[in-house]
Amino acid sequence: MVRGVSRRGLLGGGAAAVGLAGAYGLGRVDDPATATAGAGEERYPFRGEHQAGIVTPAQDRLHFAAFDVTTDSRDELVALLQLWTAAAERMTGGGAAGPVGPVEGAADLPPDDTGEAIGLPASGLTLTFGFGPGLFRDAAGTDRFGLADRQPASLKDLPHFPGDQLVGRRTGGDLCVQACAQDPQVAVHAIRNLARIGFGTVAIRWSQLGFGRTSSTTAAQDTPRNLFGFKDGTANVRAEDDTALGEHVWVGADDDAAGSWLAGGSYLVARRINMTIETWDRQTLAEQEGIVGRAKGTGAPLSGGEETTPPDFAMPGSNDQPVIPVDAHVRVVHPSSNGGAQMLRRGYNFVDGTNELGGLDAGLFFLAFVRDPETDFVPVQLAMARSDALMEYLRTTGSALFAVPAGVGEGEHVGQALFT
Ligand SMILES: C=CC1=C(C)c2cc3[nH]c(cc4nc(cc5[nH]c(cc1n2)c(C)c5CCC(=O)O)C(CCC(=O)O)=C4C)c(C)c3C=C
Ligand SMILES: [Fe+2]
Repeated sequence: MVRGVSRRGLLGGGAAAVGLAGAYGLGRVDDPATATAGAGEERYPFRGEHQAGIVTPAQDRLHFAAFDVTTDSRDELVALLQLWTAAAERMTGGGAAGPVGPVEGAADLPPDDTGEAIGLPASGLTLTFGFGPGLFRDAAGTDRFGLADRQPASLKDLPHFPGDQLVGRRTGGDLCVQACAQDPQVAVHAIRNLARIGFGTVAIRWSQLGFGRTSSTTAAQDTPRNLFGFKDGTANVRAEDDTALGEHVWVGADDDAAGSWLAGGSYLVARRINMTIETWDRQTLAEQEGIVGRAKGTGAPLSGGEETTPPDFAMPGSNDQPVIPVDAHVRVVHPSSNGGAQMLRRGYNFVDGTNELGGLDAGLFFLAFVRDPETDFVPVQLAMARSDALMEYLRTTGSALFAVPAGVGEGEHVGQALFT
């Protein structure tokens, strides 16, 4: 099933996959074995208890966009969310952005789809929407949309962390859309068309392309590698772990009185982290492994075993030092070092050409979903800043926080609970 002239009307062909949505009890198909009907044919239902793109098996490509809302009209904002919902449902189903299509409309009108995805299948596209702090109060403190009394306490700009070298044009945003797909053209097409639909109501503030997912979100997925060459995502919160998801990813109904509309949703932390690849590449294998705390080849902890063996932080090494160094990344960020904090990481590698010194402008676009950034992200980031050997090779150049509302029910639009 592909987008374009002949594909509409064929969308029912994926019903078998969609019909298995009950597998996780969440009205979605998150199991690649059931969702995949052929190369590029995998589709994830747009509607469900939670938004797709969180516990969905991490796709290989990303286009993430943060938007500024340029209108002061609440009605226009809601109308945009309605249009985005319809377009997102169509595109994630393998269809065009608009009801007419890229080439089916009148020749004297602009098409309601830009056309670069004609012939391409759904490619596992998910579109995940979030609301930034600026939607509730803008930089001047103005309540543009009558939402200020519904702002959750934790939805505020992240603190400035040591090591942050934030670039304004890569930071913040009133709205975000995370587009993930197996085909970069499909992800880019989705963001481009949502931006086109929003012309006059929103403007893209910044966006980020990513490749080579740096996390696994289900047990069935292999662990991919980051640009330092290490397996990344081994000890992630996974789709199968309902207990961890309930404790550390999904916002509870009683978490925040003002933010009760966010129940069943999550917070999305986005950090664009530049990695000084060239310096890293000059470190010995032993130094690199000591900095991470895991073996580069297998991903096993330096205390031994296999990739999924829990690290033994007490195991002695040489020179009265533990075998996993005290400043190793996996020790510093481990839940046992941070009061039990956990997060669902869903980041991507990026290379945005070269910097002014001729080095790669490259790194990890870190994305993490948490129930509360104050307890599950900020303490871990502060611990890294304090004592993580990895920090010497990192420079954070972009940062944002969004509230990601729960899934969209039948007949609803994205984030409807916030506006009712
Ligand atoms: C504040 C949270 C984190 C940031 C920022 C972060 C950046 C970052 N991480 C790597 C490489 C690896 N991270 C690994 C594990 C890991 N990282 C975090 C948190 C942050 N990382 C957590 C919570 C964990 C899991 C710890 C555990 O429970 O054991 C690993 C090991 C493999 C794995 O478990 O995923 C690697 C490798 C880079 C390169 C990076 C910034 C660019
Ligand atoms: Fe990490």
